[in-house]
Amino acid sequence: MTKHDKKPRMSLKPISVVNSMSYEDFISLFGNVIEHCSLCAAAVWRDRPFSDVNSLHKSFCQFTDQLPIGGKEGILRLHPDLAGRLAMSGGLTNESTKEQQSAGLNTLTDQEKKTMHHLNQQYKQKFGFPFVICARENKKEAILTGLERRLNNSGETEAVTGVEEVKKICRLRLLDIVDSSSKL
Ligand SMILES: NC(=O)N[C@H]1NC(=O)NC1=O
Repeated sequence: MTKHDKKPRMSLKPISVVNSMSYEDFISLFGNVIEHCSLCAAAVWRDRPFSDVNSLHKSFCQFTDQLPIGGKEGILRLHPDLAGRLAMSGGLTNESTKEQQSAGLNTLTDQEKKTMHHLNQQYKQKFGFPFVICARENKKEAILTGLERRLNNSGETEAVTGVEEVKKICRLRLLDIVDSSSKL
């Protein structure tokens, strides 16, 4: 392996730099902190200046929380299945790839793959959106039991629960971009 094979880690941005960004740059940097939903970053830009990464995260949360139930479901529909077809074919975003690997979803046994696929299908059939959970905060066993348990909930509970997980994913993605020690 040459030194060029390793992607250099992006340096963490101080909040002052984030606050001075044009909306184009802001969207390009934060456009995927909520998976495939650059609209969220485009909306949150108007809340500048942010006092720190927590206040930036709060703006993303406020945006998602005020969405009607159909909007919340829409956000969930932008998420890939866990250990689904996209993961198998290498078609996930870089962020999702890392997250799914951290939960051990790339090392499922054949039986676990079958169970995951079956439960994901049942979940989507019942609710009309995919099961979403913050993979970096869970291991594969907890994900499988969570999926089975959450299948018993109502659609409205799941839309809200799913968005709470999206907010956790968003926080960890923001912490990969913004220096959490920097304050305004
Ligand atoms: N379906 C689902 O939960 N997907 C996600 N979870 C996560 O942590 N990253 C994802 O892409």
